[in-house]
Amino acid sequence: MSRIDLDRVSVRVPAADGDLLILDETSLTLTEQRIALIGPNGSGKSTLARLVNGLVTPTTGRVVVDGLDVAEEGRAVRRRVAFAFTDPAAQLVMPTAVEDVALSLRRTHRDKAARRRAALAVLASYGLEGLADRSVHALSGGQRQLLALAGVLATEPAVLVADEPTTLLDLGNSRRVGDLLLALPQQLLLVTHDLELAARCERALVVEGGRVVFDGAAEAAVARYRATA
Ligand SMILES: Nc1ncnc2c1ncn2[C@@H]1O[C@H](COP(=O)(O)OP(=O)(O)OP(=O)(O)O)[C@@H](O)[C@H]1O
Repeated sequence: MSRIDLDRVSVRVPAADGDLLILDETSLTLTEQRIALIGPNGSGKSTLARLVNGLVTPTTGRVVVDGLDVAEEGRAVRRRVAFAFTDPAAQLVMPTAVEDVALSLRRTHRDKAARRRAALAVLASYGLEGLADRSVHALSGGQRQLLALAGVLATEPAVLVADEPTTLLDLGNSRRVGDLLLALPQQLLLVTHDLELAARCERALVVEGGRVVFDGAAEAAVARYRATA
C-alpha cells in the first residue's frame, strides 16, 4: 500500500472578515488499504481528500505521498493518486465512452488502434463493453459514474481518492459502485455520507469543524458519528 503523510497541515481561505480556517493543523499517516472520511456537511472532508493529489494546497505544513511532496512533485503525485469526483460529468470530456477511456491511456498507448483496443478491454472489465460507442451524454447516472471510475483507474494509480462517488446514484448503482470500490486492489481514500459503506473500510476518520475528532476502526468511527450527529 501507499503511505500518505500529512504533517501539521492547515488550510485557510480568504474570507470577507479575514482568513477562514477550514482545516486545523492536522497530522496523519494513512497506510491502510481502505480509509473512509465521514462527518457533517462543510466539516472539511473534501478539503482533506483534495490535499492528497494537490487539488487543494496546504497553507502551512506538508503532504507527502510515498515520499513525494505534493507541493513540489505534483505531476508525479497525480500519476500515483487518481481522483474521482461526485459528479462524473466533471471528468467525462470525450464524446463517446471508449474515447473517454482511451484519453486516459494516451501516455501508455501511443498507437491509436492499440489504444482503442486497450480502452475496450478496460470497458469490458467494468461490464461496459456494450456502451463503447455510446455518447457519454446518453448514459444513465450509474453508467456514467462507472465509466468515470473506469477512466481514472485505467492508468492503474496506486491510490484512488473518491469524493462521495455514490451520492448521485440510486440504491442499486450505489451498491454496485460501492462494492467495486471496496474490491479495488488500490489504496482507497473514500469521502462518503454512506455510513454502511464507510463501516466496511479498515479505518475511518470523523471530521468536524476542520478537525479529525475521531480516528480508528471504521465501525467505531461510524458508531461515534451516529451518536454525536
Ligand atoms: N475554496 C474555498 N473558499 C471558501 N470556502 C471554502 C473553500 N473550500 C471549502 N470551503 C469551506 O470550507 C468548509 C469545508 O468544506 P469541505 O468541502 O471540505 O467540506 P465537506 O466536509 O466535504 O462537506 P460536504 O459533506 O458538504 O461535501 C466549508 O465551510 C466550505 O464552505
